This record gives sequence, C-alpha cells and structure tokens, in this order.
Amino acid sequence: MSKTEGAVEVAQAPLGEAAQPQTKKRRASENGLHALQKNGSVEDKNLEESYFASYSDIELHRTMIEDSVRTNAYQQAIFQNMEENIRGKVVVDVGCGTGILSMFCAQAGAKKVYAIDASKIAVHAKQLIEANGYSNVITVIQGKAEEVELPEKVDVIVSEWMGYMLLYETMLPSVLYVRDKWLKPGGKMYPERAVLHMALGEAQWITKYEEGTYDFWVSLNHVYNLDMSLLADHAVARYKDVVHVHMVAQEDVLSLPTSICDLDLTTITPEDLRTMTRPFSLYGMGSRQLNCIVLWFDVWFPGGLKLSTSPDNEDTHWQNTVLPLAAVALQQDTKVAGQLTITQDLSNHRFLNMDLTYRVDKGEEVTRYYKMDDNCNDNDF
Ligand SMILES: C[S@@+](CC[C@H](N)C(=O)[O-])C[C@H]1O[C@@H](n2cnc3c(N)ncnc32)[C@H](O)[C@@H]1O
Repeated sequence: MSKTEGAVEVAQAPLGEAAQPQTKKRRASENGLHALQKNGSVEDKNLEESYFASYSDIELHRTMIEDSVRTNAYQQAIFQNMEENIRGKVVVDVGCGTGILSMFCAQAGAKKVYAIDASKIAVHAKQLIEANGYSNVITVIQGKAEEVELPEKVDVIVSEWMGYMLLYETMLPSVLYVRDKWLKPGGKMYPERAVLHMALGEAQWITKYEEGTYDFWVSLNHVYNLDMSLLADHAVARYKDVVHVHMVAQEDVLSLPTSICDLDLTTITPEDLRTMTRPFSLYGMGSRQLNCIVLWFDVWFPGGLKLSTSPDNEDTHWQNTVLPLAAVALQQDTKVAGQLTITQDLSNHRFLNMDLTYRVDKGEEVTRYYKMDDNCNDNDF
C-alpha cells in the first residue's frame, strides 16, 4: 500500500450532510465560522472540525463555482501556459472542494493531480472525478493538507484559498505548508502573488442606514409622544463597529488605492501573515463625504493573468470589505494619513482584528478597532 493509498480513505457520506442551504453569499458557512466564534473556549480540534464541516455544504461550493470571474480566471490561467507549466507535470490541488480545479489541470494535460480536502466534500469530488473520466489522473485525498503524505514531490500547486479581504479564514498558511514540504524547487504556484488594496470611500448604503435609523427613532416622538432618539445613536454606533462585506460602486471610491500588503506566495511565510502593519497616505478626489475605508484584493497567476475583486471590476462573491468611519467632508486632495494593522485573532486564528488610526487633513487622530468574524457579512442592510 502506498503512502497515498493510506490517506485516501474517503468515507461515504450522504450528499450535503451537515449542511444547510446557503441563503447568503459567503465563504465558510454560518454553521462553521459562527460555531467557531461561539465556542471560543472549546479545543482547536473542534474549531477545525466545524470549519471543515461548513465546507461539506454543496451550496457553498455552488456560490464559488457560480462566481464566473473567479472560476474563469483559474481555468484561463491553467490553460494559458498549459504546455509549459501543466502538461506532463505533477500537481497538488490544496483544498480541492468539488475537484473543479483538479479537473481543469487534468484537461490541461497534467500527468498526476493530488486533490486534497479535509471536508466531506472530498467524497463528492471523488464521485465527480470518476464521472468525468479523470480517475486515472486525479487521486482524491480526504485529509488536512498539513497531515497528508504524498508519494512524490510536485511541480505545481493550485489552490483557491482566498477569503474575504484576502486573509479572512486564514487558509493561506496551509498552502504555504504544502509549498515548503512538497513543491519542487522552482515549482509553480497558482496563484503566485496576492495584493490587498485600500482606498477611501463613501458607501451609499451606510448613509441610507444612518438616515433611516434616525428617521425611525426620532419619528416616534410624533407617534407616541416619547423621545426614543437616543437609540438611534446606539444603533448607528453598533452598525459602524462592524466590518461590512459589500460591493462599493466604482464612483464611490474617493481616492486612488494603496497596497496594504503585496505577497510573493513563493516566499512569504506563515509568520509574516500573523500581524501586518502598514502606514498609508490617501488623497481625496472630488468633494464628497468620506464614510468608509474600502479594501479589495487581486491575485496573479504564472503567465500574468490577474483575478481582481476591485470595485472597478465585475462583482465577485468576495465583494469588497468596508470599514465604516464617522462621516467627514472630503475635498479634492484632502490628505487622509494613518496606519492599518491586521492581526490574526488569538482565540480563533481564522478571524482577523484590525486597528485603524487616521487623521483627516490636520484634524484629530482617530483610532478605530474592527473584528472580522462571522458577524461581518451583514449585507442585508
Ligand atoms: C475556497 S474552497 C475552494 C474549493 C475548490 N478548490 C474550488 O475552487 O471550487 C477551499 C477548500 O479548501 C478546503 N481546505 C481548507 N483548508 C484546508 C486544509 N488545511 N486541508 C485540506 N483542505 C482544506 C476546504 O474544506 C474547502 O473545501
């Protein structure tokens, strides 16, 4: 029995077990990351099980595959340089999900593909790979990428690991682990570079929420002859402490972007990702109300193809990440300078903490703190 055969024990599970239909577009499901947050005291092992259980949800994989910007970018990147980079090569797909990227690699002529996933979705990947006639090329391994043993080193790593705001979900360290253990020197990574951008913004829905909230609580004065307007302040403050995952219209981005991190995925280490501090200076464009920071990411594949989640591009399921600010008038060339620190949460490494300090022109320095956890995706507002 080869090492791989030992790890390939793919237990049969009913389709979509442990999964509820997704009603919101998001990555790891509510059951998964929300359970992680609520059970902050339970052992890491249970947290990881919840995370992988969330990825057994077929609807979640539909959300990703339905995102044609994402899926087409991977397909095109794999096919673009297939003669040079994929044909006859050994590939590992880290977090294969349904196996879609592994099957693209098989179509592009890979000699062998190891498709790894710790979630029960691996059972379905195996079925799909058989149904599509690629079992001779692709071996599905249900297990943690950090724990599986492959029978050989690989020429290429393919992985779709990006979370909201690039780093949420913290799957990248698993890919880097596989890189360091299994990738041959000079091997290719799909993607090979990732950049997180930030810019100033005016999110219209934040303004509307504030106006609507004040209208409601103040209007009670006329209806019941009671002053309940204090609650408007609390509701707005609560809303502004939450990280929003939401598309921002191109015209609502109020500055050129600056990059918060530029990751060479062939060399970056997991330690580099634990905490990142970046100073920034951004300059307003036009006369508008600044009410948020907008973040998005781009990744590049070997050959130069870019997958962008920018407000300038077609929407993706990652949308944009929005940090609400107290609204302030911005003029052309008003300087907004400060510093953003992104840190992996200590109690749950898949969550992120963000410390933002900034000053608008010569105004007072403002410090804000945001936690990016399962409450972040409130795009119903
Ligand atoms: C964003 S999905 C991508 C699925 C698929 N590659 C695609 O493009 O549709 C990430 C997948 O990676 C898996 N995953 C995350 N971390 C992993 C790890 N450390 N070991 C194995 N699988 C992992 C998850 O279970 C999930 O199915």
